[in-house]
Amino acid sequence: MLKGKVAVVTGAAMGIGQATTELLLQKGAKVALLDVNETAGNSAKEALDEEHGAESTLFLQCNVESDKDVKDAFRATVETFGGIDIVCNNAGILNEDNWEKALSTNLAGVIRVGFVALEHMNKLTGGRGGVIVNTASLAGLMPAPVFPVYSATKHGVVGFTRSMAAASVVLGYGIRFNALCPAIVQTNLLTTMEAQMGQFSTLYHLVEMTVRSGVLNASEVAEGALELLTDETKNGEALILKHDEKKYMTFPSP
Ligand SMILES: NC(=O)C1=CN([C@@H]2O[C@H](COP(=O)(O)OP(=O)(O)OC[C@H]3O[C@@H](n4cnc5c(N)ncnc54)[C@H](O)[C@@H]3O)[C@@H](O)[C@H]2O)C=CC1
Ligand SMILES: CCCCCC(=O)/C=C/C=C\C/C=C\C/C=C\CCCC(=O)O
Repeated sequence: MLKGKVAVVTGAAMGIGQATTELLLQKGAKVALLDVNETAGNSAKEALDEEHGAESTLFLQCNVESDKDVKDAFRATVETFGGIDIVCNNAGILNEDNWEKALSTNLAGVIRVGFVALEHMNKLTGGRGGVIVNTASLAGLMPAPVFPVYSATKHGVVGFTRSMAAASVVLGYGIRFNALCPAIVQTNLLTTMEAQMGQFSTLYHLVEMTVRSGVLNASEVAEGALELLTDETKNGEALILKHDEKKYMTFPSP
């Protein structure tokens, strides 16, 4: 399905990014894994190499907070694989104490990666076009009293995604932009959640209540990403994923 396509996945060393990388490889894409965690990134690549061959992947240490890291990683991906068709803009953190870092990673990081991707993929400037999926969250579509800063960053990701999708249509970039909005997923983020909730950790019982009713696993989220990547009718969409439901967000018109 994705034979001949080249993908970049940020936050690819663990969790949803790792599961998405695995699925893209199964579908025949070549994948550049970008992650700030070099040890975890190298292990993820090593594990994938056994099944998919070392030439199908590239691990690049990259902090999405750094312009230089992101530009260097995209350049290296193009040099190795010849172009870029798909970007999964997935790296994200929960950190209600250090809210500037949460903003810098989750929102500025997504914008930074999006703009560098645009330089390489924009059909108007010699790129091949393609599709970008930004990982937001269900907390980007509804209030989340348990982590207000995280929720604000993810609302920003949804707004940026929808606006870039509209810009792409008007300006003719040849790139689709969609947002993935999962509810709680069983990953490292979840296991460290209480500690990262800062002053809102007194509300952790609300998270526990939500978790008891069911959580997604990372592979289910990867399948959602694949739908947004491959369905060419989808642009400017927010796909909501819950453990027992999948639906597209209906936004009010102004
Ligand atoms: N786990 C959950 O319940 C949900 C997570 N999400 C979002 O999904 C995305 C992935 O989260 P998970 O897989 O759960 O987390 P995770 O903690 O398992 O994996 C995140 C990966 O991103 C990397 N990363 C963190 N900061 C980075 C940076 N500055 N530059 C590059 N890489 C960086 C980490 O090293 C790690 O490999 C995030 O954007 C998160 O907000 C959305 C909805 C639910
Ligand atoms: C570690 C970060 C995990 C992020 C989880 C996420 O992105 C998904 C959020 C899903 C749902 C929305 C947020 C909160 C759910 C928890 C408690 C709900 C509180 C009660 C309420 O007001 O609805």
